[in-house]
Amino acid sequence: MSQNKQRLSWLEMLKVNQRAYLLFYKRYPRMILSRFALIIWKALTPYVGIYFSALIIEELAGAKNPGRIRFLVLLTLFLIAAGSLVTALLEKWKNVQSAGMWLKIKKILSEKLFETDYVNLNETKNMELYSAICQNHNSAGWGLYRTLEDCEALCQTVIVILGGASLTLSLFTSQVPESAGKYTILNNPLFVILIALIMLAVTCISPVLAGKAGRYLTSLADIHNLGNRMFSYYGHLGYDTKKAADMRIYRQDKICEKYNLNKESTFGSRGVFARYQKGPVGFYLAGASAVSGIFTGIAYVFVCLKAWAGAFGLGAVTRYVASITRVYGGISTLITTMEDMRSNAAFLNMVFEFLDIPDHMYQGSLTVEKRNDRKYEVEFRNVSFQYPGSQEYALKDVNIKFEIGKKLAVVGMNGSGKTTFIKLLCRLYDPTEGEILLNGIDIRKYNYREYMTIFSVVFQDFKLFSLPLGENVAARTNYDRELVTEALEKAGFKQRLAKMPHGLSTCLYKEYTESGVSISGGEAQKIAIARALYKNAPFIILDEPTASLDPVAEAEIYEKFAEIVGDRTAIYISHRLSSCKFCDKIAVFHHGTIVQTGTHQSLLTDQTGIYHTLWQAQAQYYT
Ligand SMILES: Nc1ncnc2c1ncn2[C@@H]1O[C@H](COP(=O)(O)OP(=O)(O)OP(=O)(O)O)[C@@H](O)[C@H]1O
Repeated sequence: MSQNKQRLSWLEMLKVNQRAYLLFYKRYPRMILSRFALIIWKALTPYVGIYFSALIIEELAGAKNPGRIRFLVLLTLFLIAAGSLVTALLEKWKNVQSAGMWLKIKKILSEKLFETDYVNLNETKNMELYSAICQNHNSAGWGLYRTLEDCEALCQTVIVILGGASLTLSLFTSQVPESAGKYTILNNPLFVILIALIMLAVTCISPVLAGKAGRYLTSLADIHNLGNRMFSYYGHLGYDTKKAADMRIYRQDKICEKYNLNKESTFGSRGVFARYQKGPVGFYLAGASAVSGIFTGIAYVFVCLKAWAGAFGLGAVTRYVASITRVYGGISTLITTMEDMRSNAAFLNMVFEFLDIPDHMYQGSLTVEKRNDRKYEVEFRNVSFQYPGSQEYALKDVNIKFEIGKKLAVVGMNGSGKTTFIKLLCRLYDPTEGEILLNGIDIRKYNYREYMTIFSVVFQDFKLFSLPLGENVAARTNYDRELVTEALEKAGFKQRLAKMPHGLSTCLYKEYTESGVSISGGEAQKIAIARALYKNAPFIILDEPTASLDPVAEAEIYEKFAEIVGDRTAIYISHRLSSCKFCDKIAVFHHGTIVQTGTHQSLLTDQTGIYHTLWQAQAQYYT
């Protein structure tokens, strides 16, 4: 994650910020409009007060016409009140449009996570990148959010500078009368330029110092992220009920305390942040604010001297001091913002590196034929596969054709390639060599989303969510309650369903609701099977579907297997060979290759075969 420290050129900085801004605009145009309307309005309105209060003071110090003073005061009050009202309305619009900002940003990232090729999620560097992006955002809004703030600050600042400069210009051009004696030096163009340059120099020093302090903090982003991650891990252990028992037995809380509450740790009182604040960061920030005081001093002296010498009246003093201070603030902010945008550009680059991770699964465009007869023929032709980054073949030269509507059992020792075979069939990965054909066409040529619709899979490590039972089964919020109930009953969940306090609306697990129910591993497996049945896809794949079931539930599933599967083509992975007897064909995997195929009886006749060895190993405990 050293990318946090990369510093981009100004041009690269502009490009990447522009891309980020357009990304927001494309997705949330109204939010961008509302935010811009507000900042433009806020940048302009203070000048109303500055301008009219100067007129009032001018009148008080000059003609003192009560009618005119009354008129000016009322007009100023009215304009300020109307301006505040418009500001409030614009604020409201902006707040409504910007609600859930983190969710909006998270959505951009999550969509990539959900859509990206499955293989990309296996790459540690991609996951580290995602984690760093989230950490950067959480620590100081670095990344997409910062772009919004910076671009808006830039726009606001430009308006402030232009507005302030137009009111300030006459400060430098107004002439002191000849009668002012030595003060006429204030009319000398060289003197005026010198003062303007000193002011400009002082203006620039403050943000440069602040920028230096900022750069120190940016350089700590990686340490900050690691500190945050450690804090999130160790700091929340007490809250993690799954670890609570072990923590108590071994008093692991003491070690965690050491990592989390250590004074030397990242955020501790002797940690790196504290040291920087005491040292260079504190020094630069103090310097920046001191310089700002110097500027105000110079501005006051110059403006007052000119007024004293008779270049303008009292009213103009307040106007000039206010406007020149605004110009000063504007230029300071401009420099700080540009610096900030440059620092943020490295974080934005990480966001785009993540969003630009190439996806290959979506290149196919052929429609998967919708067949009512469910006659989908699948063939593995010379398929070999290596996991990304692995030198070993998880599958080697696999050839097999599925018979439509039949039940295929896949068996083999641990690590022989059974699950990998399923993952390739479902296009979670593409073969390294060879091809998989659906109705004679390479599956890579099909539209990916459509292809995925023809499979229902219960993976070994399936996951259910802390959502209502019905939504878990249907995998959507709008579902057919009758069909969900039917699927649950087929999966052997009927009796448990009857005990669910709110039926299908009962929430699984207790994370988010008191009324949620805890379920056992076996019950979870039945729900996962029901989810596969509800999808009603032409292929049903069950990877160790009864591993967590009690013997009665397991027997029930086997008895009803034909009914459960119906006319679908079924693939069934199991280590319990006795349960494969009812399959039409068994494929035996060994070291990533199919070494035997046949029925249970035919395979047993080959006494030198792997199947026989596996069968014997298991059978001895049951005889
Ligand atoms: N994501 C992965 N990255 C790298 N190698 C992997 C990955 N997943 C599995 N493998 C390796 O691929 C080989 C086949 O694994 P696979 O999960 O297909 O075996 P399996 O037959 O399903 O095993 P089991 O019976 O234990 O479930 C194993 O050597 C495994 O270590």
